[in-house]
Amino acid sequence: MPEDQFDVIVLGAGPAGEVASGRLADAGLEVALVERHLVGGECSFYGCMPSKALLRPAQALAEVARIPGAAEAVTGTLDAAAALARRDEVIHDLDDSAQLPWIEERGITLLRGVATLDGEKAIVLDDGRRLTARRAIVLAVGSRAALPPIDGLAEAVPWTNREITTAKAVPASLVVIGGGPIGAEMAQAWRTLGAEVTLLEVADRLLLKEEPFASAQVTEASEALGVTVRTGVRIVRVERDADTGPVRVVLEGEETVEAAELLVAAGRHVPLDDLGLVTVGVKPDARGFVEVEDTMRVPGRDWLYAIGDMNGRALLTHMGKYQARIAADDILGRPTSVRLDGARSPRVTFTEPQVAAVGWTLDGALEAGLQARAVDVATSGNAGGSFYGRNAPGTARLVIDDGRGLVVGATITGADVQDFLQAATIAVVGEVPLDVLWHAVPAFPTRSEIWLRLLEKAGL
Ligand SMILES: Cc1cc2nc3c(=O)[nH]c(=O)nc-3n(C[C@H](O)[C@H](O)[C@H](O)COP(=O)(O)OP(=O)(O)OC[C@H]3O[C@@H](n4cnc5c(N)ncnc54)[C@H](O)[C@@H]3O)c2cc1C
Ligand SMILES: NC(=O)c1ccc[n+]([C@@H]2O[C@H](COP(=O)([O-])OP(=O)(O)OC[C@H]3O[C@@H](n4cnc5c(N)ncnc54)[C@H](O)[C@@H]3O)[C@@H](O)[C@H]2O)c1
Repeated sequence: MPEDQFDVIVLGAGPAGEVASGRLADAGLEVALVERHLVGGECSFYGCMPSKALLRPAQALAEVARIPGAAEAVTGTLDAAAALARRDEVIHDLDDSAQLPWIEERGITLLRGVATLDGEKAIVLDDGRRLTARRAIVLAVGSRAALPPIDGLAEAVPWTNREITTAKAVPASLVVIGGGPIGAEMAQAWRTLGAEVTLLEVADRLLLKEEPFASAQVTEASEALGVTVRTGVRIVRVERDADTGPVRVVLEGEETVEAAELLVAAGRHVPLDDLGLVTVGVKPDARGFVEVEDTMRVPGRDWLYAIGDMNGRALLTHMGKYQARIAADDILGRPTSVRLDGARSPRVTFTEPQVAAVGWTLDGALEAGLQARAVDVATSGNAGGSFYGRNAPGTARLVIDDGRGLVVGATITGADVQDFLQAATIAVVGEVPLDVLWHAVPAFPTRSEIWLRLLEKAGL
């Protein structure tokens, strides 16, 4: 079979692969993009987008219920069938054709198939075609749900993020393993759609990477919705008679939790076994990810990049897209490198209350040796809060590095707080001195006046 040659070959058309291809093609390079399943990746079809579509109806209803005058107009309950139909619209019924014009307009060659590395600057597709790259190969193959080593778990055919985000009907009951962002979001979403939900987390709190007050508020709100939250539990085995029968999760002490379906949301795994890394002498790191430098290059391979979930730095769509821009710029000879990354990346968990955070938590900053302190105010404790998120639980925290007079972290919990995050991200990434930040006056009566309260509390 003849070999095709391109300037750059990108493996995986999730958010990271798409952005890298687009930026390189916009700069005039000849780009091939290879995808084995759906263009748009996990985020568009089985991740961010459907999960937010499933969460939004109950949160919109809750907001209306907080507003006298509007609350009285709501006489019914959430319509699960309509919510699922809207979710289907958001994921285009698992059809990726809406994503294709964007690729075609840029002159990117889209190849459908499974790609494997085949030595330096080369790949093969599962139909036997071989492609070579003049400049670089960008790996962006994403991640899948990891199955923890629990007896009987695989045999019980659990749901992963793929089934939970695309389910066509509400199961009567659901047990969720894992209280990270996926478990916390999906437990609330499916509880509000009508399922009985039990959430099992091995650690002593949900959302372990966030401030402890955020974990406490999300736990309390989940319980108020009717989710049974169990933390500090050890699962010893899972039993199921047939693929479709009820599932029994057996905990230490032989206590059993039974449900119609089981969701595993216990972290991610990168499918590296069949990627041909061995043909270019690259080994996964101890956590099973592909290690990269701050330019996204694989160490020692100046033609090979790994971006998005697969490098394990920050498993978030916007961070994968950021890494894609960094990798593309490096290939284009405009080198730059990551500034804020890993656990300090901007992030929003879309639970009730939402948890929007960037930079260090207080404990993280202290562990890193910073001279840090925290100031907290109630998120709805200002005039703007009389109109939005009224009486909803929420806390806004700044973590301040007194050594440098800078904000090094922020966590804002509350109803609809997601768009507060960008101001905090600019303050943290831009290292805006506190006495300059004090001059960024929030308009009245917006909820952004939390910034005023926080800075006053910090002593400005
Ligand atoms: C339920 C859920 C909710 C989420 N919510 C959010 C959120 O609200 N915000 C957020 O920022 N992040 C969220 N995430 C995380 C987000 O989905 C991921 O960080 C993001 O999808 C990673 O993008 P990626 O391009 O690295 O990989 P993916 O999106 O996984 O895309 C990789 C692509 O590569 C393809 N591929 C794999 N192997 C090959 C091969 N050998 N050859 C060809 N193609 C291949 C795959 O088919 C896939 O399309 C969520 C994740 C889940 C599961
Ligand atoms: N809103 C968002 O931005 C969003 C939403 C969903 C997912 N994501 C991304 O997707 C990634 C994966 O999410 P996730 O929630 O699967 O992973 P995670 O690693 O963040 O959380 C997994 C949780 O499962 C627990 N766990 C592991 N094994 C267990 C066991 N045997 N029994 C009970 N609990 C167990 C862990 O202690 C942990 O709390 C995250 O890193 C996140 O970045 C982001």
